Amino acid sequence: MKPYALLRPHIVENRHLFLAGFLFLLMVNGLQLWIPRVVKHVVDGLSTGEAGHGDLLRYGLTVVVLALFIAVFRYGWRHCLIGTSRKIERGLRDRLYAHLLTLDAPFFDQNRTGDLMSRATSDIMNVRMATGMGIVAMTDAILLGGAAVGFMLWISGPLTLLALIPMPFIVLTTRLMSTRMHKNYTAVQEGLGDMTEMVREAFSGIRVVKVFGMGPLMDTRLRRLSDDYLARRMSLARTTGLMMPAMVLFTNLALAIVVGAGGWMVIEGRISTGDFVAFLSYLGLLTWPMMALGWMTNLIQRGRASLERLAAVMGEAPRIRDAADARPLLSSEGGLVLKNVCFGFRREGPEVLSDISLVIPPGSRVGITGPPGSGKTALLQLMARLYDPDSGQILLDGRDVSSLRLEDLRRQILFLPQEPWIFSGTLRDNIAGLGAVDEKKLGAACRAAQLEETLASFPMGLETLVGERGVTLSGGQKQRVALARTLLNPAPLLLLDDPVSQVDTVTAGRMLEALDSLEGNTRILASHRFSAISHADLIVVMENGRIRATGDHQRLMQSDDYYAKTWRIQAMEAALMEDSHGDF
Ligand SMILES: Nc1ncnc2c1ncn2[C@@H]1O[C@H](COP(=O)(O)OP(=O)(O)OP(=O)(O)O)[C@@H](O)[C@H]1O
Repeated sequence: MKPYALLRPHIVENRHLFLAGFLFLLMVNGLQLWIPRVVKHVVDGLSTGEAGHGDLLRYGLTVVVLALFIAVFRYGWRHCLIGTSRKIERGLRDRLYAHLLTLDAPFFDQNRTGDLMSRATSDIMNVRMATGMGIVAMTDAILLGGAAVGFMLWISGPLTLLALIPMPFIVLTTRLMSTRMHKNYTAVQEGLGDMTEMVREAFSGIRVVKVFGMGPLMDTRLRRLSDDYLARRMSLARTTGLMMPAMVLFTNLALAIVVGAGGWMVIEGRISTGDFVAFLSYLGLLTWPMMALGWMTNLIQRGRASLERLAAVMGEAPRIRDAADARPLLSSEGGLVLKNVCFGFRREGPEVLSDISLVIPPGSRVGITGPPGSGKTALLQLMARLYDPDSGQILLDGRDVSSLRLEDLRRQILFLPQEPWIFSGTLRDNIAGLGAVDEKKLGAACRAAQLEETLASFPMGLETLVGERGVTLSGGQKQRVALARTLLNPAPLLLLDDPVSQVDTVTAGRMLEALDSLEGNTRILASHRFSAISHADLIVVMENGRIRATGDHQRLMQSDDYYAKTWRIQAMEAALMEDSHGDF
């Protein structure tokens, strides 16, 4: 996407406000330039003795009226132009967020959340600054600055040339200082981010910190980050502290030149006293446009670079998307076939799944097991079409999943990830979503997910607020909340990634029974716990991204060493656990 194309709809949408703001700004500039002309007449009138009391009152009233209009129009341009830039900011943020939500798992694998956050915050802020204050600074630099110089030239060419000598220094200093200020400010923001992240990490892992006595280490780390943050803040303060004195120095230098040379010209009779005073007023008006000239180039450059970065993200298209001739899928029986599927997370990276072929009849119960890293999750993610295979085919009810409408496919397949995702809100919202829900069904789902006791132990029951990522819940409670969510909205094809890894064997048994009670769907469950998969119609044993063996429990006990050995170890562990429970 072209960077300016990204901005165009927002400019077009807010064009009236933008134009009104621009007109107000022009009027403020015009009126500001008028005041020195009034002052000139007063001073000339007074020096020649032509001005009477009535004239003074008239001139005074003119200045008051001009000042009033300037105040009103200044409010007008701020409201319209800065308001437009804020609207552009909001529009861009909404579009970016909506676009990011359309992107797929491969995109998020390759882009760090921190980078995306900085697109959504500092890049959008830079665009806002460029389209708001950048436009104001540009208009003032060109029009107000140009007109002020024009009036000065009208009074005296040579005096103007002399007065302009320090001006390039103002432009240059503002340019250098604003670049440095921006760098300092970014460093301050990063320092604050590092510090916040460190504190967040320490608090969210407070149990580990306490158990391993890591308090002093965390303290030292925070102290180091805090010192670093202070140093960055001081550096910013030094730069901003230098800016104003430098400006005052250069403007006073220009004033000294004009007082000397201009005063001499008045004595020589080359300009009138009124012209001299008006010239000084124009010189005063010129300081801001000169600063704006230096600032504007920075704002515009930064805004353009940020706009390019935003356009790059907005130009990203999801790789997992509907084919041009995608077909609808109104319902599914949940039968799945995988034909020679190969897959790697990265194109140049290692192959994670190799030559996987499987036939999963509709309504069957399938268990997937294998050592850690053998590819169980990757396989489920391909079945859910979170990724596409590099080669081979995945068919749902005989139709290639890549030929089906993604939105329809998502309704037919439910993937329950290993780490249940819990958002901050109530338990009800987490289980039932934010829409209306049938209370009976909700209660039944919570009962089946073995959540009843847990809910009864919370004074607010389903209305209990859970913290960010469900920090106030135990691992097992989170898994049961996720299961209740699944039971409330079952789909014809259920893909469950180790849904009972964090609960005891008895609770796991009940949770699996609840899943078994769901009729008419195909259930594929990956787990290290053999008791969770041993009753499956088909068990798939994975190893290094390949299918090592398939069959039911009886067959695998006879035919596969890994399966038989692991089963015996787990059965022994379970027996030992039962014995030790008996002792207590
Ligand atoms: N997003 C990713 N990007 C790159 N590599 C990945 C990604 N996710 C997993 N992998 C790699 O893919 C391989 C298979 O991982 P996968 O999560 O499928 O294993 P698993 O059998 O489910 O393991 P576990 O039992 O520990 O959950 C591993 O080598 C892992 O490091």
